[in-house]
Amino acid sequence: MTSSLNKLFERLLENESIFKDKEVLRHSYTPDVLVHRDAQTEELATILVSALRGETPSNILIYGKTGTGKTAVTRYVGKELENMSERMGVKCSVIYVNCEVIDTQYRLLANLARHFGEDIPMTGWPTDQVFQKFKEALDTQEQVLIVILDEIDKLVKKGDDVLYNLSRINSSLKQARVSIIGVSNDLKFTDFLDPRVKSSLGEEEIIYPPYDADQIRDILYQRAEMAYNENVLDGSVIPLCAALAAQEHGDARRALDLLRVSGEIAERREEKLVTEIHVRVAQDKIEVDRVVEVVRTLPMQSKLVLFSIVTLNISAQNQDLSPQSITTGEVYNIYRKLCKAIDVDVLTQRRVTDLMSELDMLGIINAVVVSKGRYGRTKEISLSVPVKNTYDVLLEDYKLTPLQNYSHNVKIGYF
Ligand SMILES: Nc1ncnc2c1ncn2[C@@H]1O[C@H](COP(=O)(O)OP(=O)(O)OP(=O)(O)O)[C@@H](O)[C@H]1O
Repeated sequence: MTSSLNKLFERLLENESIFKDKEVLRHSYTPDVLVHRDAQTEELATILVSALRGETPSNILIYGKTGTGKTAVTRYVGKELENMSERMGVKCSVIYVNCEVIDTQYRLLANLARHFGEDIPMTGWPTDQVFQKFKEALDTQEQVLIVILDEIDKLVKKGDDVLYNLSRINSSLKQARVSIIGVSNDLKFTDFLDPRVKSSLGEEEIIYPPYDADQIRDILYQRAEMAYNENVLDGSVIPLCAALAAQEHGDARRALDLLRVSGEIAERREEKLVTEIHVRVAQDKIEVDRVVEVVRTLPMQSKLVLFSIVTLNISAQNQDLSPQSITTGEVYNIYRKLCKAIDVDVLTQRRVTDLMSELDMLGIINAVVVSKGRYGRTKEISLSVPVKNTYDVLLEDYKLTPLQNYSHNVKIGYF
């Protein structure tokens, strides 16, 4: 067994990789040159330059859809600012915090305090004490601290106390100064903030527009040159990756994923040229992976609503009917039966309609309001994701497994 595996490894290693350096296509890599983001880079640098003069830069909120370069630009400018401050002998540090990971007031403050050498336990202290420790450690000398709070909306979900405290910290510091840069792809998150925090955080706002297909193409050419060996990409690959990502909303991350996965698929098939075909397969694979991820993490009741819709689609297919004509009433009828079958509380029709709206927002289903003349209006529901994959992922949940054969017994129009 071991020797045959060794032989397999040897054979695979003999094949020269089409990648020169695959790591540069990963999310964690930040390139030194960020094309088509000069305006945003300069705007940020213009605000932060105060730190090099020993003054406090304004707080900044940065908005834009996902994959528009917010994190890349902010980290890049932060790094250059630190380098410059070192050269000038000015004390300035930039701390990057991903609030998706560090998502509580305690963790954030502990993280900041540890940066200045404080030994804070993982849990247990009162938050005020952690805040005090951070302030003392910071205020030992004249310095400017810039805190980048990426995905700041995730932090706000757990209350805005920490932002309130941080945005007022300068009034209780003697020597040090703190500025906050909040980064978010949720334009509305400030609606939930205390008005004082909102106005303090949003002293400056920078909006990142989505990239168009030409801009994404330039980003991909820059990265492909570092990532792939010469002459392994067919001429149509980058324009197609760019066009597909631009259709979505100009997401550079998505485009880079497409470019990487296309190469991985070609390599796995032991082919030496990446072509349009690999891009199409990569597009499907990424979409399926996305759906799997979203569906897996849905709450139980949403899974049941989705299972009802999937079931109706499967039975419509079995009866050669168009699955387009599924109505909210039909979904609710099936949903009720499913709940009873596995002994789960039945929600009201209104609540189920809300859950369907959420699934619509996640891009899993598509609900269109149609008029039924004198019978009023209803919503017609269609699935926006592959039926089979969704069905399989839903059944992975052990609570839904007993429903395995349910879809075969359902007949449309029988309710
Ligand atoms: N102008 C650019 N030039 C080169 N690479 C870029 C550019 N803009 C974005 N990228 C790359 O695209 C990927 C996504 O960018 P980034 O993480 O900055 O997006 P974001 O706007 O912060 O997204 P999110 O809101 O989802 O965090 C990263 O790998 C980044 O390096």
